[in-house]
Amino acid sequence: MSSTHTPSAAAAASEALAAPESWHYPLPHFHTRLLPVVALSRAEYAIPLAHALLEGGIDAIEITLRTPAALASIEMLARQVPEMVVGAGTVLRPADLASVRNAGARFALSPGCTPSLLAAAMATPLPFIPGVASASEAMLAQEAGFGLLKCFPAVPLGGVGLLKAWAGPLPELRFCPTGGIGLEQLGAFLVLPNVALVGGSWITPAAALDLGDWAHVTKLARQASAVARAAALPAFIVS
Ligand SMILES: O=C[C@H](O)COP(=O)(O)O
Ligand SMILES: CC(=O)C(=O)O
Repeated sequence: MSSTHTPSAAAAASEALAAPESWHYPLPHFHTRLLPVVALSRAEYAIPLAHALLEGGIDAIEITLRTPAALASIEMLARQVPEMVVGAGTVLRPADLASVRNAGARFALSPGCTPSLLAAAMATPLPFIPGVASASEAMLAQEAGFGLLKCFPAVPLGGVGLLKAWAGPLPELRFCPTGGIGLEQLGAFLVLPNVALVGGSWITPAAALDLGDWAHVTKLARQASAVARAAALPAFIVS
């Protein structure tokens, strides 16, 4: 299995993903600041998909709890492809946290946050990234003890401009913008100092998953990894 990680990109990822002491549980280490978001219709797709992403330089994945195959997919990845850091998305209810942790998820995300979900996540030894769509929600999540938040749906909410605006009054918070992002906007998000990682489904399009077109997934992953590596370079080299 080849890898396209470079020391500078890996160092930038470590720095961006390192948790300040105020954070909940730190994320497990992964090399790229990219999080493909996937709704898998069949658990047996999980393994070839993970290998396709790894081949393209991406070693983290969000399996959403939107399909009946989700928990089995997480379990298979955790057991059979340990080099892929598997996270669980669309965690909506407190009980989901225990289910995904038992299945082997190494972190969890939600499109939003409720008081009961935040309290349950705080009591669960699993890194959790609650979703927020406003400064008030971000403040509530921060008050509850979470420092890395999913900004969802990022582009409809205001995208890069919104995250720049939040950086002033909410300087301690870091975000994983997700929703509406594609390769074209990726670099603009990754260079923001309050963006730790970027999520999205553009790297794993449903059509490619349905066809089992893993070569296409690897190609999209390579393109995104290249942008992430460039975003890790000093600004004077990038511009
Ligand atoms: O449901 C949305 C997913 O979180 C990812 O959003 P996206 O498909 O716009 O990349
Ligand atoms: C919105 C998203 O990616 C999630 O369902 O967690």
